[in-house]
Amino acid sequence: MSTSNYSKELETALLAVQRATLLTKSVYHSHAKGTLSKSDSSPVTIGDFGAQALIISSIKHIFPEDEIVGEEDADDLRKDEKLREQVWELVQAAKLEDQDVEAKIGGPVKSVEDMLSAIDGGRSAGGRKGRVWALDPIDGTKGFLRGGQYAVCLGLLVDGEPTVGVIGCPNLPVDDKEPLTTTSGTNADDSEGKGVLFGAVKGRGATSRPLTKSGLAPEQKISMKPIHDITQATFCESVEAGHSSHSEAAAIAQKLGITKESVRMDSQAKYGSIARGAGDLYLRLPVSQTYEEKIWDHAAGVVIVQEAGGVVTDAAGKKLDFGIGRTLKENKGVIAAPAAVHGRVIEVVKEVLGNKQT
Ligand SMILES: Nc1ncnc2c1ncn2[C@@H]1O[C@H](COP(=O)(O)OS(=O)(=O)O)[C@@H](OP(=O)(O)O)[C@H]1O
Ligand SMILES: [Mg+2]
Ligand SMILES: [Mg+2]
Ligand SMILES: [Mg+2]
Repeated sequence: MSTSNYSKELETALLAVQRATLLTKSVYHSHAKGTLSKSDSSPVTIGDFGAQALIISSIKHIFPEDEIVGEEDADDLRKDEKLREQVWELVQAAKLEDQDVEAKIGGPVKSVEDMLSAIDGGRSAGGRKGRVWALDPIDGTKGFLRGGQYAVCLGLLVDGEPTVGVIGCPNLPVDDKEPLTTTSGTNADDSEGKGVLFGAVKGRGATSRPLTKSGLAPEQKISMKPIHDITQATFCESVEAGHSSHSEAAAIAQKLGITKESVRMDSQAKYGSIARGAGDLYLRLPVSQTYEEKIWDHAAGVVIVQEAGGVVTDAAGKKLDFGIGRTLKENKGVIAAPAAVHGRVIEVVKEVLGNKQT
């Protein structure tokens, strides 16, 4: 077991994610997002490919021995020259303003071939042993396309345990205390006062800071809001009813006595939002018996919520197992809540899901 405090890993991840958000923001504001449909019919854009290239290239530069599980691969870009050129332009343009800071994460990607091999560097099968990064270059691609919330997410698993987590949310407010409202997921332009970078290391707490175009802004500690009365809680869920059951979440909320309408938002912005106390609970209720949650959709968020005083389990109350491979195949659903109320929420989830969970 390493005695590292993971400060180098955290700094690298924060800067690499910050740089990638410069790229995703430029795509967010352009009309041509170069959208393709993947084999599971979910969308991917030039922003997803570009952000994956930048982040993996940084990790490979600083930690060449580490494994990386990234959502995307370069197959489509190798086949399509026009798309490849579009991504290459974006990757070249996305630079942190201060050259010394840029150099800390390996400087620019040097060639088209380096870009493609960086993207393909995310093909690791994952597993229980050693250091594995889990990367979602754009989480909430559908939100990204519709002008909602999205996030650039990077987690480090050490022997299967989520240990470092970083999430960049260009469209969330900088102010940790700005409470979520039902429009937080849709009212999402990245204007002045928006853009936050969350970070956490296991055992060392969680922080937020404004996203910048260069070096890291000063951080502040974040923590979940203590819940004195669960009926007053705000819960978040997916926008897509195909990703999380809205009707079961509503039934759970009702049984808990929650009266506020849910906040629907795409991506791990949900984890960041509850970790900073802008919301309270994240409910993700499985809609399909066969879908396996991906490790890159949760690794970073789990560290950030746990370090902010929360507990994250699946819908049956079981710990999420990140050590099996690219998916959480032993888990169904995700429930994140402050430690003091997580047990109560799981009781109610079990009542509502009943024998569906066995
Ligand atoms: N069937 C099904 N069930 C559960 N989850 C699924 C499913 N299909 C896809 N996905 C993953 O959901 C990721 C985004 O989900 P979110 O809940 O964060 O956002 S939202 O559903 O778009 O509102 C999304 O991440 P990205 O692909 O990075 O956007 C997917 O990995
Ligand atoms: Mg995702
Ligand atoms: Mg993604
Ligand atoms: Mg995707």
